[in-house]
Amino acid sequence: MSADTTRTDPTAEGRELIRFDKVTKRFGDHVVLDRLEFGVSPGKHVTLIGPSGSGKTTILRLLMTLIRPDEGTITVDGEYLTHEERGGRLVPAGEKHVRKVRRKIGMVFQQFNLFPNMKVLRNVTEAPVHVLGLGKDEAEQRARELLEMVGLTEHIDKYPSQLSGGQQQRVAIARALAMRPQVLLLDEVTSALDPELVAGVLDVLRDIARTTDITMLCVTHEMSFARDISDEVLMFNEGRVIESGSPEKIFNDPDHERTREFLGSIL
Ligand SMILES: Nc1ncnc2c1ncn2[C@@H]1O[C@H](COP(=O)(O)OP(=O)(O)OP(=O)(O)O)[C@@H](O)[C@H]1O
Repeated sequence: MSADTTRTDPTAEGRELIRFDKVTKRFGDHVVLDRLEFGVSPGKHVTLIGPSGSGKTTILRLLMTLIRPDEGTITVDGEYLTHEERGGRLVPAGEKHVRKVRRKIGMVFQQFNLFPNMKVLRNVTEAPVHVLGLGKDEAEQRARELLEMVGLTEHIDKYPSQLSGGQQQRVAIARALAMRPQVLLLDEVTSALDPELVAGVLDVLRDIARTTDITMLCVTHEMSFARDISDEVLMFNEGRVIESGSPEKIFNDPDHERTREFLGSIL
């Protein structure tokens, strides 16, 4: 891992909440992200679109520190995720630093990943109590509010196996928000659902986008959802952003031939 310490300081005032600075990620000889540059401003909802294999999920996995970049830096809320400063130099981040910065990020995955042996309420309170150190009463009150927001008040005493896939995914959304992240990452959150359950989950996310100030970074193939919630859409191709703009611009009048081809193949 290397970092170019001569460039503009991404930890300065007026910063973006997320910044990828010349990030390269390879798997063997395959360059999946190629000196990728992009940023997300606080409170904005940004959607990543692009062909299968273009590197969208890799970006979210880098932010969750499930993988590390080969080159470049990632900054979250003005703090390096990939590096830390020691003795005036940037060095690869240690586990403790990574855990601290990663706490600003919540993620909802395709598979809901709930704790099967815990009831719904406990699924949502577990991490706030054990990771954030919140009192049980406070965590439960917050969990009840979130479960009401995602429409699951009457299911809080059930186990995940007693819920539909759509309901389980709504628990996963409440669980991610319970950690009070500054950024919510959404990775194709409806792709494992039966078609009739998709709309309910997307409606919950539309509500969250409309009524909270959380920053969202979203990978989806649901283009009408992307149109509804996005402030900005980034079109990926071969590990780079080839075009970005408002949903109106990208979906109605893209500049890039590759974007037109991609949208033509899925719309
Ligand atoms: N752990 C890994 N080892 C090797 N190759 C990987 C690994 N993870 C991802 N890749 C490769 O990296 C490329 C980008 O994958 P990624 O999942 O980021 O694409 P994507 O744009 O999210 O695609 P999709 O829309 O199909 O989910 C793919 O070619 C994939 O095969």
